[in-house]
Amino acid sequence: MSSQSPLEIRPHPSKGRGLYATKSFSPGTIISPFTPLLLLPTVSYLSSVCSYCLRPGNPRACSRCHAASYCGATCQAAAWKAVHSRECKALRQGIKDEGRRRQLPTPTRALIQALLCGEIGDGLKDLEGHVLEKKAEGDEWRNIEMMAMAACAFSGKGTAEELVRRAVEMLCKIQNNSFQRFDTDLGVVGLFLEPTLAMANHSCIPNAAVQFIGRNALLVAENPIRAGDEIELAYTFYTDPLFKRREALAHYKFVCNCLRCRDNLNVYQVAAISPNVNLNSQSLVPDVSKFRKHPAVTSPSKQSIINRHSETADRLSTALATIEPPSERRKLLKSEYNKSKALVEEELWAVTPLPDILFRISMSYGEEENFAFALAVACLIATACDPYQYASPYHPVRLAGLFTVANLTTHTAAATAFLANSATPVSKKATLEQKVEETLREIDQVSLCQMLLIMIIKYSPEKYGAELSLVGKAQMLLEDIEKLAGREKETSLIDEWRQDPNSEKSQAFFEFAVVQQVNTLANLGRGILSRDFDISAL
Ligand SMILES: C[S@@+](CC[C@H](N)C(=O)[O-])C[C@H]1O[C@@H](n2cnc3c(N)ncnc32)[C@H](O)[C@@H]1O
Repeated sequence: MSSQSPLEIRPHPSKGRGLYATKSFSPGTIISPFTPLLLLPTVSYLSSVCSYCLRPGNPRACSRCHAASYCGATCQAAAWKAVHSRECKALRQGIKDEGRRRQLPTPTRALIQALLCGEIGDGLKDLEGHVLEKKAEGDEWRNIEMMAMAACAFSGKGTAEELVRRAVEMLCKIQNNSFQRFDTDLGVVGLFLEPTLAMANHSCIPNAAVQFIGRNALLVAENPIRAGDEIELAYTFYTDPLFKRREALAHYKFVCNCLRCRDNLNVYQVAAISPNVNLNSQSLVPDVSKFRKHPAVTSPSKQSIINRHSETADRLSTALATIEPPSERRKLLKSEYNKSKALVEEELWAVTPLPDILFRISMSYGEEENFAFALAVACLIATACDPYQYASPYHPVRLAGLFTVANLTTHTAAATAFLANSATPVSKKATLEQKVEETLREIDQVSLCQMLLIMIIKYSPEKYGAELSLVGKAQMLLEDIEKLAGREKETSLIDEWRQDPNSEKSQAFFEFAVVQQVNTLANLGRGILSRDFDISAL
């Protein structure tokens, strides 16, 4: 790397090499962008994301191999030049059966590229693959050998012993150094590998994170980073309990020895010690003492509930997203919600898998076009799950949560305006539906939406902001709102808050227009869950 580089690779006393900052970075800033050495869609997204830029859409398949699809001529031409001219030929020659060709596992396809493109093979040379450790493991090793043999055959280079040995080595390196290429709407859509970024070691309390924009990755500071600090990323799902993280890290052949693992800290305890907590003064949890003094930080009984639950909880099956019809999905969600009842009763909303269950409940209300209930549950997630799972207000999951709330208010605001004339006062015996309706009537939903969108843009990485799909969507909605007539008073208050968010007046306005309203809706969300999902209450 050049002397101007913000990063340098140095030996680490116990982790091989590590990636170190050469200057300081504040949270939310981009440390460096990275262009991939390897970037491929996973098998299930082969026909729904572009094989070159990995953006979702309706890409057209390569007419020769049908095993790669592109969003347009530019990506197709770039991919052809970079790798596909060689890969395409190999795939066509390697196997005649079109169906099987599409099913090649992603690592095998990545290996084919590495075998055929000298520059990719060279880029992998210095990476750690833990070949010997993997060789000692029966099943995993047999799998690796089979994939390596297949890749050698597909590449048309034959299966001579020496070539297969090299292929096995490359495959181990690909597995040990790739990132899951994440898309905010779709989840994990591909594999990304870049040799410098691959030098970053793991911590369960990372100080940086990777975000993807099209082909590229951005390394973004999560915590304040000083010159000389090691850059650490989470290789696992950050919110997973200890046993799940250990299971995932075993593939990388090390046992994590970070503070979170050593003391088995729960998410609330991690959030409480995060150097990011103070950044929350302009978030949905502006009272930062709520992080430091959350009962789960000090209460042994709450900690033991979390521990007991974490030992048995499994991540919610992804099948849930595809289960039809909606009534079946609702049944399954109900059962999952009740499995986490101990957490609900103690208000431990941020403990896995509760946030995921709530997210799917909110989505299912949205699919039923019950936007008011979807919004109330989304507000609960944005106030009681996301901030404690991710203490940084810059975290992409938090920003996505704000966007969900903002987006749902565009539906509920329209419905509220439509119903405004027919509104009748709500009696003490009002149903939850009536209470939510009444609450929404009292909220300036347009200003709430506008302020949430401004927060999303403010907390997103600046230079590449517009390229991030979330920011692009937020900007479009914001432009629509700014065109609305008759909002001079609100606009002037919001502008004042935007320019000087720390003034007393702005803080009071933010507290009233955003924090209080979102919390009121979140409380209704609690009631909705209890009425519609708690089996004992039915
Ligand atoms: C993606 S590489 C990171 C760069 C690596 N340290 C190197 O020198 O090539 C992943 C490997 O780094 C090591 N590693 C990463 N994080 C670690 C940690 N927290 N503790 C011990 N080893 C770690 C493990 O050997 C792991 O397989």
